[in-house]
Amino acid sequence: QKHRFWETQPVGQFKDLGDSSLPEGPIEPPTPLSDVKPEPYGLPSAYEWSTCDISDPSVCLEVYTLLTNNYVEDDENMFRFNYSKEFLQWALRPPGFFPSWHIGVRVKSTKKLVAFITGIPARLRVRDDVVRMAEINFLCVHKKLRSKRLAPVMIKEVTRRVHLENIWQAAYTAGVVLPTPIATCRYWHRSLNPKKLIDVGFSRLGARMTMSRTIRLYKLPDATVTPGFRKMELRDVPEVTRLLRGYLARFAVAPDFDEDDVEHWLLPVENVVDSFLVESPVTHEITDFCSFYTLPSSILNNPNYTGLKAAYSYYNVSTKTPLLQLMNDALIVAKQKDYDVFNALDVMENEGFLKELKFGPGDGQLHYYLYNYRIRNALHPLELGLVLL
Ligand SMILES: COc1cccc(CC(=N)NC(=O)c2cccnc2OC2CCNCC2)c1
Repeated sequence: QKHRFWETQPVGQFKDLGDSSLPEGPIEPPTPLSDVKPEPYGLPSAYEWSTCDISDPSVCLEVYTLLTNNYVEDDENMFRFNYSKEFLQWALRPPGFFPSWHIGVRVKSTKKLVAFITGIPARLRVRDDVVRMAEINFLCVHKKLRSKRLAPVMIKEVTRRVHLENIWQAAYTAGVVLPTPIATCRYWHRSLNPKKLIDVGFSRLGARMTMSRTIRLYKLPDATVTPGFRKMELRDVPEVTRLLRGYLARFAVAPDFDEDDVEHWLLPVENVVDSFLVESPVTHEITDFCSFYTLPSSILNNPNYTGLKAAYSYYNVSTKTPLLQLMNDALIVAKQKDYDVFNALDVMENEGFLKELKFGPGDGQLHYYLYNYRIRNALHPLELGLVLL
């Protein structure tokens, strides 16, 4: 009863845990395209499907507004993700994207957008297997339409549209436990503006700590310290691709980025994604890379503040500069750009800098999932080389 939808889907089932006879890899074979349901799934009669063209400013505004008012909140319902319109355009239109995978649900009579779900194509490596997948994100049902069981039919519809493009696997994350996580990550926060974070209830003043002592504790230098540390530019794409591919090869699950992917996902876009690299002043070789994306949160019910400016650690590679120093420079840049907090998951080698750089543990977990692909044993977060938006 608890997972009555997910128990019907080709995903790792809890009852299969520990059954080492089940092979790793696809759970179901592809279906002949002629056997994929050609028409959309049925919706309750008051609603209709509506493919959303994110490049249309008025549609993008509708999606932005739906998410701003109805998307994911923290466990204490004090904050809600507030993805910007520019971020949504970036996140949903990578190389090879399918417009039909940006799926809305509208009220037939009013045309009001009341639900949304998206997919984007990605090439993910799972151990030694490079698999074409859909990355599913932004599943959102208007608060007033919850428990109408809209989410299962939206998941089936995006799956149908993904199948029509001959793609049979997917990746997604959730803050809730579903059948069955391939990895469970913890998130950590590094205060950059501790006074505001305490004022809005994101952080609490430590025991035996004064506000001025807390501000001093989190103080950062005004300038980065690594020689050759600079913003990434278009001309760096080939070298950054080589550096990143070499680094991500060490993880069990990671994106199989090519230069077009790196150009889209890692070239700086103001207020969306920031990326920096270390160019050796002597050899001009690119030895290190760090990046973060911008995902503000609305602050619900606070008299003095409406928004939290948050940076989320994205992909980082250190081959010459110690990871601690590289990430501290990322914190310094985020502080320079007036971010309130820098967030990171305990994936890849992040555990090596979290405590040292004064990150505190968050109160929740982020679970990673694969659709129609079995991994025999859940991965430790440090085996995960994948960061979803
Ligand atoms: C501070 O405002 C929040 C507003 C909504 C939810 C949360 C807690 C939370 N659920 N955080 C995360 O999922 C998270 C924490 C650290 C790094 N990435 C994260 O999620 C990313 C990746 C998955 N899609 C959402 C953004 C915090």
